[in-house]
Amino acid sequence: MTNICDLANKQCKPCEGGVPPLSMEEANKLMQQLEGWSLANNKISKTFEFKNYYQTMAFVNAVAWISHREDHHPDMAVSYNKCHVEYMTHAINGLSENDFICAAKIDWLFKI
Ligand SMILES: C[C@H](O)[C@H](O)[C@H]1CNC2=NC(N)=NC(=O)C2=N1
Repeated sequence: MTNICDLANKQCKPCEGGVPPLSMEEANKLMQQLEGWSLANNKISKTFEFKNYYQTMAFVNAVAWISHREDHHPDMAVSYNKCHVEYMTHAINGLSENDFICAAKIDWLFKI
């Protein structure tokens, strides 16, 4: 049986293009391992909610730390108590497993 930990325990592989993006079928299969994410326009996204700005920014900084470690970076839109996170793999203008690995890692982060 697969669960969120399978993805969250993987590491991103460097991607500089030259490989095809995931097919819709592959992407939909990986979506089953995530909770609360949406897939649209070749991106996966989720809005995280917090009690206040301090907690929002702590999350943003922790996401930045994971992004640096994994060398894979989301777009984030930050407001007082919300952070909207979008992942896509720019190098291939589509989705790769890296997007799902990072999404699973930050879901884990949100729960701790
Ligand atoms: C070599 C390394 O994997 C690339 O430069 C990374 C850096 N971070 C990245 N982040 C995202 N979201 N997409 C990319 O294609 C990407 N490329």
